[in-house]
This record gives sequence, C-alpha cells and structure tokens, in this order.
Amino acid sequence: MTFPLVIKNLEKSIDDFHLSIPDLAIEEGTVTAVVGTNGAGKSTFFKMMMNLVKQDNGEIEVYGHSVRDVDDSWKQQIAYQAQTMIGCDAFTGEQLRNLMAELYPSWDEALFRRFSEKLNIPLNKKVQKLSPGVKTKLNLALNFGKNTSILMLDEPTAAMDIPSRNYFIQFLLELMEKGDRTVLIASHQADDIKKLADYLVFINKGRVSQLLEKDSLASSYRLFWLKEEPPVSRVPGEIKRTYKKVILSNQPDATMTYLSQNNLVIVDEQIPELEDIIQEILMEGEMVDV
Ligand SMILES: Nc1ncnc2c1ncn2[C@@H]1O[C@H](COP(=O)(O)OP(=O)(O)OP(=O)(O)O)[C@@H](O)[C@H]1O
Repeated sequence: MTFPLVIKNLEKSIDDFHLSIPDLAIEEGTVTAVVGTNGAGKSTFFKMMMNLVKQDNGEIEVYGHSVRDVDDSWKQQIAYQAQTMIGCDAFTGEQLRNLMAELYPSWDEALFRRFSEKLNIPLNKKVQKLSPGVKTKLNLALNFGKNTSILMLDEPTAAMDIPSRNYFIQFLLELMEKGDRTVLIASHQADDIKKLADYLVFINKGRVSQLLEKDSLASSYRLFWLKEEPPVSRVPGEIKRTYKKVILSNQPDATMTYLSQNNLVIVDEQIPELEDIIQEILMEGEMVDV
C-alpha cells in the first residue's frame, strides 16, 4: 500500500486558535473529505500541507519528502485549490493555462480542455471579469489540467451551480478510476461527501479526528422507530430522540439489547442518511472513533 500523504502529530497555534492533527496516513487511490464547521481549521490544515503555514510541531511528508525540505519539487505532484484565486485577476484563462502548462511537466491538455469546454468557461476573459462560480470552474480546470497524482481541493464546489457540481463529481470519479490519484477535499456539501469520499476526517474547533471509513461510519449509526416511548430518558447508545419514539443510536447493538431486554418493540430501523450523521457529529462536537 502507498501513502502519498503522511502527517505526524501536527500542532499549530494562531493567536487563540489551536490546531491539533493526529497521525494520519492518506492512502493512494482514495478520496478523503475534511469536514468541519466554519472556522474549524480546514483551510489552515490544507495550508500547512502546502507549507504555506508553518507548523509549530510535527511533520508532513509527501511521498516520503518533508514539506519543509529546501527542495520543494514535491509541489509539482500536488494541485492545490485554495478558496480564492489570488493574484490571477489580470490574466485570462488561456494565459493562466500557458503558465501552468509550463510549470507542471505532467500537464494534460485534454483534461483541461474537456473540463473547460463542458462547463463553457470563457478562457479569453480576464479572471476579474468572471463570476465567483466561473472563477471556481476555471480554477478546477487548471488544477485538473496539472494532472498531478495528488489533488487538494478547499471547498471547490461552494459557488458552483448544480449541473456543474454534478459534472465535477463525475469528472473527479473518472479521474480516480485508475487508482493512482489521491484526493483531499474540504467540503460543506453533503452530496460531494456522499458521492466522492472513501474516508472522512472531522475537525471540531481545531481538533482533528482519525480517518473514518465512510461506510463503517454510516453503519455504526442506526435509527430505531419504537412502538412506545421508552421509560428512561436515555437508552444505551442513544444520542438523540425525536417524536418521543424515534431514537438515533451510535451503538446499535447496545441499544437493541436494551430494547429487547425491556420488551420495547422496534417498528422499523434504518441506517441514517450520511448528512444526518455529519450534522450530529458537528453539532455535538463529538469526535468519533470507529
Ligand atoms: N492568518 C490568520 N491570523 C489569525 N487567525 C487566523 C489566521 N488564519 C486562520 N486563522 C484562524 O484560524 C481558525 C481556522 O480558520 P480556517 O480558515 O482554517 O477555518 P475553516 O475551517 O477553513 O473555515 P471555513 O469553513 O469558514 O472556510 C479561525 O479561527 C481563524 O480565525
């Protein structure tokens, strides 16, 4: 197994904000979604990965090379998309394309053209004249064109319309098919996470969770519809109760054992939607270890 990105116990303090990231090894061929509320530290995490923000402690390695090495040729293996395009206003898409094609030996013209043409990106217009959504699309086209083995995308779909977002998801899934690319994506869009992610990492107020496998995370939660309201305010595993008889549990086995021992009839049970699980984790500030 190859781990293109390895993080070793990172710490960073900015004023009163403290970011703490445990050991994480991101496996080749996977998409990891970085999920957190506003201001939780997602962008700071990405900037540290790109060595744009220096960590106070710990280490980040890209294909075994420390990002703090004097030799920063590892950057050619990463396409990093920040939330905004800085310093690009005076250039047209074509001019930026020429620049990127020179900087990245792996540049793939077909990938760039396919994405740009499908989303009707006006490559002859200066970036400053583009709407926020079109800027994002151009940024994505340029990053896809770099054809790097690692993509690090900070909220890439935030300003995009629904058809474009769907095309982006389809395009990225196609790129992943060969299994040699690795993606980190920060997103607030449940749909992006549901369709793209293999793993999730949660950030709550600067505290970063372990890598959680998306499917195991979903199946570790269960919604139970009961015939009657339970006699206690909280049954084992219960994290939320709605309509008095619907219980969300993050320990389904313990919940089921209790219900059966107390003759409480389950009318129906379901794995909750990923969006609901994410909402619970973010609202409760719960750090999950499954
Ligand atoms: N240069 C800076 N100076 C001071 N504080 C900073 C700086 N950069 C980030 N922070 C603080 O670090 C914290 C994390 O910010 P960050 O932008 O990483 O959050 P985020 O999770 O990406 O948020 P969002 O979802 O809103 O994009 C915030 O409290 C922010 O105020």
